[in-house]
Amino acid sequence: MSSPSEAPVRPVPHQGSVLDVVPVMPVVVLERLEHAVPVARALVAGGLPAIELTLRTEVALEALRAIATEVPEILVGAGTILSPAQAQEARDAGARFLVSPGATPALLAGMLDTGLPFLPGTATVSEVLAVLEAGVTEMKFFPAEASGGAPYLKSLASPVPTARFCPTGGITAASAPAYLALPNVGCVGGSWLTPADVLAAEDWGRVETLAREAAALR
Ligand SMILES: O=C(O)C(=O)C[C@H](O)[C@H](O)COP(=O)(O)O
Repeated sequence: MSSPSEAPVRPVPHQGSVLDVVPVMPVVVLERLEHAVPVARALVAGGLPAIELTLRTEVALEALRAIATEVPEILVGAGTILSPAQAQEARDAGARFLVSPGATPALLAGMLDTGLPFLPGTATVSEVLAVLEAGVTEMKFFPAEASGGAPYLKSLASPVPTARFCPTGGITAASAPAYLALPNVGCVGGSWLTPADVLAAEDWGRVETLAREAAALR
């Protein structure tokens, strides 16, 4: 028998595009479960009602569940989805969208199966075309800075106008505006709003300030 904490959380369907909710998608790595709800509340207070919680730590799924249950006003998604099984687990924990650093055929099928909006990861033109062929027009561009940054995405806008991106990886408050000015960028992803030292110090006021500055970027 499953314990109450293992019961699936019913995700609230998200209407519209995940790319158009916030200019900066906070990418968050949580080491401590008790930080989940205060971080989510600080982001909302700063004007960023969305969070991509990476499934990179032991507490990630439980943290996702806590945010989905206790902070319904934030659009909570799961990042670092590497397998179809993780996509299902994230959905059951209450994720309302999924993000993956890559896009294999199995992963695309697994994310489609959840019925949730998702952003598969791409870094080359052929990967972008393969994702478009699967019927998915919104994707992550990862690792953004290392893969050519804003100039690379700008070069894609004319030949591949149907693809829209959330560039992520190495982006800062200083480099974000160049991406946000592009017609094929909906939002950028970044971990700079929730640095590890700020989380360790439980400085939720700092998270709120960083969120407020990011929310003003567009
Ligand atoms: O975990 C994932 O799914 C990833 O693909 C990696 C993250 O998106 C980046 O680590 C965030 O980028 P930074 O802002 O440079 O920290």
